[in-house]
Amino acid sequence: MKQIKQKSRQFLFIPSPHQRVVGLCTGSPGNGHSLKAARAPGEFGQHCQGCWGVCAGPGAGLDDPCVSQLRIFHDSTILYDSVRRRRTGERQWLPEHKHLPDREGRRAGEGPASSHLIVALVVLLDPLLQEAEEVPVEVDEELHAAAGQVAEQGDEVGGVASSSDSSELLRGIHQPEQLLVLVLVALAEAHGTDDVGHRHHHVPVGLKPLVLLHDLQELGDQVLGLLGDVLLHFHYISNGQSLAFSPDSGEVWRARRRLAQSALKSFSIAPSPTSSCSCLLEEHVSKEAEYLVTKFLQVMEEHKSIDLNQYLLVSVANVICAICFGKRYEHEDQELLRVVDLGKEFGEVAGGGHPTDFIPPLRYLPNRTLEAFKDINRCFNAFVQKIVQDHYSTFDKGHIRDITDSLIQHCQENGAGEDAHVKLSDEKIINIVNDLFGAGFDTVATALSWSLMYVALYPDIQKKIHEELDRTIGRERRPRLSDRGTLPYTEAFILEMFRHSSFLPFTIPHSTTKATALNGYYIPKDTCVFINQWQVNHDEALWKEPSAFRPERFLSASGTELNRAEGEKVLAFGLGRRRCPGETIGRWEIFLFLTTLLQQLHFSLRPGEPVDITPQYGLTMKYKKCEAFQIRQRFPEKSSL
Ligand code: HEM
Repeated sequence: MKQIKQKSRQFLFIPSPHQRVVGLCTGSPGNGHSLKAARAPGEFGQHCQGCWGVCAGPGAGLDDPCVSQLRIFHDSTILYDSVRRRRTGERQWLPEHKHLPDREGRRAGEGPASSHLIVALVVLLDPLLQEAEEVPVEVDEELHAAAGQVAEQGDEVGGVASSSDSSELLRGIHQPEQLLVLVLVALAEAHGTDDVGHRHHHVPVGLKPLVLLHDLQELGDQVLGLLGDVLLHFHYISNGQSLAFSPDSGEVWRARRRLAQSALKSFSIAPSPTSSCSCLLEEHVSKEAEYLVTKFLQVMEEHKSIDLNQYLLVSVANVICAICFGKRYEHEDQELLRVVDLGKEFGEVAGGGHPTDFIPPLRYLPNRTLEAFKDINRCFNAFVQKIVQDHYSTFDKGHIRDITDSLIQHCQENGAGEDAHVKLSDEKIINIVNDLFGAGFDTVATALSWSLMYVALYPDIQKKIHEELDRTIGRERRPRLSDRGTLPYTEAFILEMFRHSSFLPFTIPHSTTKATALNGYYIPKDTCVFINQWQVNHDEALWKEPSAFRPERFLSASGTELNRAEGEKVLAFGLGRRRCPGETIGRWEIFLFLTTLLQQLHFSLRPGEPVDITPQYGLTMKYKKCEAFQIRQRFPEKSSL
């Protein structure tokens, strides 16, 4: 068995491309969280992914650090306003957030004093944080004690932190990242007491689940919009025209989403006119998977080891390129490799959060992360727009080649069809392809990357998949999508991969579009809500030994059938009306890539080499670069198709 390095009792910062500290992530979600480990047990709840934002999932009590950090987000707009107003005597600062009174009629600006201090501190420290690098920081007792003092002192200061208060607190702290830990722990500390912030004052503190699974569905269906208007960096995605990252809701969003779904359907699950494959998706994936088999073996032969991820990314990107642009790239193509890299950088920034999201006035200061993020989006848009322009110049309405063509056709027909009454600009229509392309490769490639890591880590599980493939499909033909339903163990393995890795720990940030009450909790309008998928997938009330990797949990007692009800408990594609529209395609791709690779190849890790599978935080979580993979062909000669 390989040694798996695990981090605990650590805080990890999430670096942006410019190494700016933009958020906080607590160790590995899979092995006990540092915040939990670093605190008295039970003090903050047991299940925490530890990212900024609201976490709403069973077991996520309001005393959970996620929720405390949510309050940085939710209250800081108000609190910063309050700090500023006291200084300048002005009243108006930010839009309506502060005007919604809570149930007890309180308005914004009445939050706990400690939060004022924290917000002031964060503002003060921003320049320092710019220079910080990803450094794991041990949070020792001393730092905790200091954090406690910060919280207390904040309350004593009476609401406004002066620079002398801050400099007092800064004494003895040498690293900026230590300081942010201090600030965040302090905030958690402050909220961990019975003073939970004016907005949530009436909410009982305890380990009680905040929202149950079916309620989340209800919440998703009823009130969830997107927080694009608040999360500043979302404005720069697709020139503010993104489907996934824009605040559009209602008819415009619905019409665009329908367009996306119908275009996806037409160019993936529609029959293939030119091959014996059951559909276009099967044709594209089979071709790419077959290419991967050859490529993996060739790289192994030449270098004796391989880092799988780049190859997986390019192959999966090629599938979505085929669907969106009718185009395939070579694995060495520099343009595509740059776009694939952009995807990674995008995930780091978009997933990491940003101080400007917590403290909007920071947007007026020079901001390298934001500039880098704008650049990422500019390059990505330029790549897609060039292809779109080529499509315009060769467009033939009698021969619709791919999703881009079908969207152009929709523009030219002036939005005819089901949503004809909704006026969409050409830009809003065409930019749908950015979303589909952007969302369609990193997610699937990350799922495949985790799958191959798990089979390499658990040889017995890999053996069972191999046996099932040999027994059911044999070696003479390649897997097909129609084999789904005949390979219960393999499908159980995929479900367990989704559950255990929970590589998309949170959904895209949403906000409540109106105040709502859910499960006895009052959630005000404009509250940022994240669905904490990781937590749902690791809830001890839902799963026996959630940290164990065991595909069998998804099989019937006899072990011969998939337990579908159990499978439906896994949360990977979000919930409600903003649920992922690429779910079917994503699941099918993963099944076909994986079965094609595993039918022919055996994956292992170089013996004696430590492998670190601690997830790195981002929009999708990945393990660190691993070059210890070993691949061999399972049977000596490639069987004929
Ligand atoms: C393993 C594969 C995938 C996973 C785990 C995944 C997961 C997700 C999640 C969690 C969301 C956010 C849902 C929410 O905020 O409530 C999402 C949104 C989205 N996904 Fe996926 N996804 C995958 C593959 C795909 C593919 C292949 C496509 C397109 C070809 C796609 C297109 C989208 C789009 C357009 C949205 C935004 C939807 C909206 O805002 O209305 N996804 N996905």
